[in-house]
Amino acid sequence: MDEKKEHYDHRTDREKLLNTISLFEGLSEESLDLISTHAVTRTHPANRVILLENDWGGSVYFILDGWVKIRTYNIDGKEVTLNIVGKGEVVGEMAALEEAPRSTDVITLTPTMISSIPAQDFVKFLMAEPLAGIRLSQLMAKRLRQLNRRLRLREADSLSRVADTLIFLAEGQGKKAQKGIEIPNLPHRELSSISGLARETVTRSLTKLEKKGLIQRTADTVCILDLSSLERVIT
Ligand SMILES: Nc1ncnc2c1ncn2[C@@H]1O[C@@H]2COP(=O)(O)O[C@H]2[C@H]1O
Repeated sequence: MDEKKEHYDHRTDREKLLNTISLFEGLSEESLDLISTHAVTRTHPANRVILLENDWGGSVYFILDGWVKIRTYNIDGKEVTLNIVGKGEVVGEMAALEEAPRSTDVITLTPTMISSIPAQDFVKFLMAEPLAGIRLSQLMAKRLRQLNRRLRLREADSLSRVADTLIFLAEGQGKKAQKGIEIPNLPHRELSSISGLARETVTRSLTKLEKKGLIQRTADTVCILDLSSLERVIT
């Protein structure tokens, strides 16, 4: 995607929404019409704040392409990356469902194409489509499972924690593939923030994982060669 490009597409591509966002798979034409007529698509450059913690949010967002980070700050004002999510994911659903302010910041890490719809239309859509409600619950359950896993791994060795970070980046793509999963080669400071390890430790662990033949790096991507072997690294 063009880094400098940022625009509104007003007419959201219904097919793109349907093919990318698993929440919408197999739903009625009526519901898809509701979503696509209310959706606005926008392409953002990297490092753009999409949602701001504590703001009152009026929309729900669907990531059609690219990656965003979910960020908050700890008590000392230090940035904490809670998660990194990509294509196919939904953000901004928490404020819509709870009728509460945004729980975290959401910032683009790469050029990112995002569709948004007003929160009230999203809630209407969920009331009409129980299947979409179940899928959204599954997405939120996955996020809770990831956080539980990270809590469990808080005291684990650095290799386990870096492996876990790569695994949930793969999960953040919404794909279920086992082999050859490509995730972006994010700056090591982002991986350091999300894994809670020093940047040098992240760099050393990635080199070890590559030497073990579990990942392969290029300038832009990290390819997870075999997800189950990477899972076995976690002790
Ligand atoms: N741990 C997490 N993993 C993935 N996404 C999250 C996480 N915490 C918050 N979010 C998303 O970030 C959004 C911030 O705005 P909301 O609270 O409306 O909705 C939130 C979720 O969509």
